[in-house]
Amino acid sequence: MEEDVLYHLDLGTKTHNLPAMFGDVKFVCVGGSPNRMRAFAQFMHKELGLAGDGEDLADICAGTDRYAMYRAGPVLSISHGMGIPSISIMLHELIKLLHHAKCRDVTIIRIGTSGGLGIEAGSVVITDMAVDSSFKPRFEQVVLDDVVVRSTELDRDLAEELLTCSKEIPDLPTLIGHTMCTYDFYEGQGRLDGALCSFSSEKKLDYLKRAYDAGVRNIEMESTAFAALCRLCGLRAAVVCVVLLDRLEGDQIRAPREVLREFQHRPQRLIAAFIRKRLGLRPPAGNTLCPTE
Ligand SMILES: O=P(O)(O)O[C@H]1O[C@H](CO)[C@@H](O)[C@H]1O
Ligand SMILES: O=c1cc[nH]c(=O)[nH]1
Repeated sequence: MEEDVLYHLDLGTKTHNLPAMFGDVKFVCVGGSPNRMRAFAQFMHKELGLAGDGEDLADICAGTDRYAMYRAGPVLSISHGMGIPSISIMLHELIKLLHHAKCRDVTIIRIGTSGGLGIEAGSVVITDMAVDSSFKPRFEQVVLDDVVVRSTELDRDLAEELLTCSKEIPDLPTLIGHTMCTYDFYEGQGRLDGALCSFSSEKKLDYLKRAYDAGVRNIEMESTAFAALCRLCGLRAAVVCVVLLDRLEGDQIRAPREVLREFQHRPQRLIAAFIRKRLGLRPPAGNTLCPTE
């Protein structure tokens, strides 16, 4: 293409010098909420010891309110909204952006929230395999009038590296497991607290227990599309999500907001430690506090 307009990011090859803006990016972190991804960029700014307090980081996609994007040194932090269609659009444009910017050796990590299966709220799950609602490691993408099936395997070495990193961080219960990705938060995740209750409590528990037996430890809404797209485009990718509740015990997320905020910060602490380690940096003195959003 003579020109590539990255419409939803409000960036383009003719309007922006993408190699100058992004050519040295080495880590891309993505997550659903714009506020979380701004807070993560501010946190990374401090963790990397960059100049200034990082409080006034500019949204690189400010011209659009579809997604928000922030930079802290070699780390790009981008929101993707909720669900597969939203993350797919962002990833297509992000991957083209990395290509146009001539980025090399990029690691991409989704830092999210999820519902747990048989594990305590606050646990962090590093995904070894993203599976669909039938517990299969596949993502079905409709292309023209075909259903194309794509693999959702993630980088095992990267998952192990992250697990090793987690062991050096206090109060960060972390495990590796399968992550189930659904098209909905309510019926799609076997919840009975949505507007529709189309199955019994027994059927719900039977389904969730079968998921557990298949190796699923948490449930969210983007991992299969994320894994499939990153794999096909040759990006080393990981999914790291905190668990907000144990779905074998209930459907409603009842933890107080401050507790949820601290939970949300856990994947960020792990990824900050991982990035610092990769860059050969020491942790900054006394700075593992949860930033306010
Ligand atoms: O916490 P984030 O990354 O937004 O993701 C999870 O939270 C949303 C549902 O509350 C879904 O998008 C799910 O995947
Ligand atoms: O139960 C949950 C919690 C967060 N995100 C999800 O998709 N499901």
